[in-house]
Amino acid sequence: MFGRLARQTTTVKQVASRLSARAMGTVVEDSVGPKCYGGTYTVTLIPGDGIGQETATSVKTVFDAAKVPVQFEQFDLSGFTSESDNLMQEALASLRRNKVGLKGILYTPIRKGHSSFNVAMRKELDIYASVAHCKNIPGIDARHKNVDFVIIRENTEGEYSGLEHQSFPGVVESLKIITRPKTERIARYAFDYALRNNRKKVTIVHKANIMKLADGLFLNTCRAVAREYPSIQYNDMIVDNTAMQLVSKPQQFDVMVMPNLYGSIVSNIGAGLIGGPGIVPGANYGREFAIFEPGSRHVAKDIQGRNTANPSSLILSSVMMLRHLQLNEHADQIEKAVNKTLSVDGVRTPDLGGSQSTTEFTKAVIRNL
Ligand SMILES: NC(=O)C1=CN([C@@H]2O[C@H](COP(=O)(O)OP(=O)(O)OC[C@H]3O[C@@H](n4cnc5c(N)ncnc54)[C@H](O)[C@@H]3O)[C@@H](O)[C@H]2O)C=CC1
Ligand SMILES: O=C(O)CCC(=O)C(=O)O
Repeated sequence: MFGRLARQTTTVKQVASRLSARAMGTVVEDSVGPKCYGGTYTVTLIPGDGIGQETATSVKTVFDAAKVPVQFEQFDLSGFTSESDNLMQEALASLRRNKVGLKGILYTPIRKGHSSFNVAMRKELDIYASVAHCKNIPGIDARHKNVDFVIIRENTEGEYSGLEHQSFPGVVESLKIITRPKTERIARYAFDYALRNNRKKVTIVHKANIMKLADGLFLNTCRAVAREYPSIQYNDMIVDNTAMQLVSKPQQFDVMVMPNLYGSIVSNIGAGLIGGPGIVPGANYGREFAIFEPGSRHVAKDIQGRNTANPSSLILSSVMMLRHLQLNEHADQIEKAVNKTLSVDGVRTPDLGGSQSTTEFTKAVIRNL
């Protein structure tokens, strides 16, 4: 166990030094696109823990039926076992080769044990921008109508730095890292996203009244970037108020940009607003690599193996992946089939109040292709 922890400490240090080199602008990466051979893309698939195998099977079945020119390199790594180190390295090597991944969620032990594989993967590949789109799906019961906002979350630093120590028994220091270069690039990503997607407003979410230095830097840096985009309105909002505004008047939000932990919390609120984690797709982009995974990230161990998981969030994440690969016709075809299945046919898994199984839902999507 100690050997394993020591190895991990070294890895975390190595990753941290590479990250700070990148943040300082001393490492220049080439932007190289995904590889396509003979018309077929190879994509790394990490189904993840809990419902991961069931939802990944659903995606593979739909892709087969739609004759999507993608082949998967699958890695069944798990956060439940401490033996996943080697497989993790193989999966990372595959992601480096393929540039694109589709991923479920890996379990992370609470309070003790290894640090998060999910976070390590994003940091290792510098996949810095998490994008989750919270939009009502017609026909799905939701607390609010006309919800349509996009959460852009810094994915590689903030509260997820994993830098904690006990300075004295009963006293723990946990570091939140905010840097100007990483804030600038996430802010620019958010404003560029707004421009590219014909969105009107970006809300900067922060807690600069309390974390005056860290969130103060985040807020000031985002405001400076905002001034470079005169056609996009912007405002800023303290994260606590944001949570209240989201559950009372979510229609006021368009694009939102925020540090890591707030992004996780806001994505979960967003999922709750429109019908739950089973329907929110998500993507994580870096300069060179992209990983597509459900926007509200859950293992769902409680329903593992029951054939009741809602595969929509992973299927819709795979639709985002197909657009990234410029396989737009396949993306449109699958997205329409999922929407018709949910909205017109009313085929629903139990999380949405239905009684259909994962397999029945998948078959219905295939019928609608
Ligand atoms: N909460 C989060 O944002 C993240 C959690 N994790 C990992 O997940 C583990 C458990 O996380 P929790 O937050 O407790 O959530 P959870 O995995 O227990 O999920 C919350 C609830 O949502 C349901 N659910 C989630 N996806 C579903 C789907 N596709 N279809 C139907 N029902 C679905 C689950 O069945 C469960 O009842 C953690 O230990 C952590 O390792 C990892 C990344 C982020
Ligand atoms: O990997 C984990 O367990 C937590 C990571 C997380 O909160 C997230 O991915 O949103």
